[in-house]
Amino acid sequence: AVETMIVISIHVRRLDKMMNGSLTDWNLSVFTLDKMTNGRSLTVMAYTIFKQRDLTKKFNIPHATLLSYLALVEGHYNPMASYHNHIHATDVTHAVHVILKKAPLLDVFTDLEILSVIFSSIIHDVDHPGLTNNHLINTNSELALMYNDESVLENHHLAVAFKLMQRNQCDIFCNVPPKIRQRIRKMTIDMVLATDMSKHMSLLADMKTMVETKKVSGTGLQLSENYNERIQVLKCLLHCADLCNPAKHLPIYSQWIERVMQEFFNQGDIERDLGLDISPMCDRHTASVEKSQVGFIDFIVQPLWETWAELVDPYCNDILDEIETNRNYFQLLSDNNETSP
Ligand SMILES: COc1ccc(-c2ccn(C[C@@H](O)CN3CCOCC3)n2)cc1OC1CCCC1
Ligand SMILES: [Zn+2]
Repeated sequence: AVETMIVISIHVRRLDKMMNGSLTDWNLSVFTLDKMTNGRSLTVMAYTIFKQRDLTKKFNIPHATLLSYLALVEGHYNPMASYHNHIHATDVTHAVHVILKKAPLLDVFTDLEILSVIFSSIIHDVDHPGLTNNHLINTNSELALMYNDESVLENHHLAVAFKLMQRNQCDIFCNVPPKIRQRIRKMTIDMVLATDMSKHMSLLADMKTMVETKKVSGTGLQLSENYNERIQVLKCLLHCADLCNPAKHLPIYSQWIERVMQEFFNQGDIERDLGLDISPMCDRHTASVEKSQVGFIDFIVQPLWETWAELVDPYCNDILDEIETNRNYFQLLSDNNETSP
């Protein structure tokens, strides 16, 4: 463990120097970062963000404890999951960090809220099996049994993340007063549970309601002290970051598509072998990758980011433009696939 920490701190220093400017670059390639850091991109990204935001000092987090916990969590992401592995966690953590730096959000959230949403992004998919909640429920899996079919994966990620914190020298909140610890835990649970896609439509509806009331005030984002209002925006922030692939340059977005389709097709192969109905978009013999992405953007990703832009960040037109550009690219591909035999 000691040599891991030494190696990681070398990467961190290198990354910090090299990336300092571009760590806030939306289109940073986490794939390149992961190669550069020998598969330790999550530990290096997370540690660098904690340092840059002074979170270790603000919450009195011992550096060795932070490095041990981050390396432990990274090691508990499933390397066999082609999409939901530690690189996806690096990507979402990086996206949360960059979104939080946007002008309308500066000075909106407290240090505690910033710590909680960055911590949530680091752990939000830990030990993901590369299968969907529906699949786990339909196959009577241990996880579905454990969590009574309700937000099965999301509950599992949270339980694993907090369990790992009990390991020796891994309690990153060891110097945080109990009431504050409890608040971090509550916010983290609320945010990670809200990444469950089955909650997407109600999350979006609540966001639209906030947009209506906010329009009344007509200023930038003014959040009250009310916990439910504040956590609502943080839930949406993490959910946007979780669904940010179509908002990236095509070469990066395409790699995520390849990975998610590999994971979906693997699930479809299992379902076919079990004689179960094959989940939507999971049949490698019939799926249309391009058409599925157009649908994903039109029905999920674009409405979510458009609402985010209305509520929080009128300046995120560059993100909305990227989503539209990518959508039109895949629409074109899917039209061509139809015309040419
Ligand atoms: C680049 O393409 C995709 C990128 C991401 C996703 C996608 C789906 C659900 N999510 C979010 C969950 O992973 C939420 N997780 C669950 C486990 O618990 C934690 C929170 N993400 C789907 C993508 O494409 C699909 C295949 C064709 C159209 C749709
Ligand atoms: Zn995720």
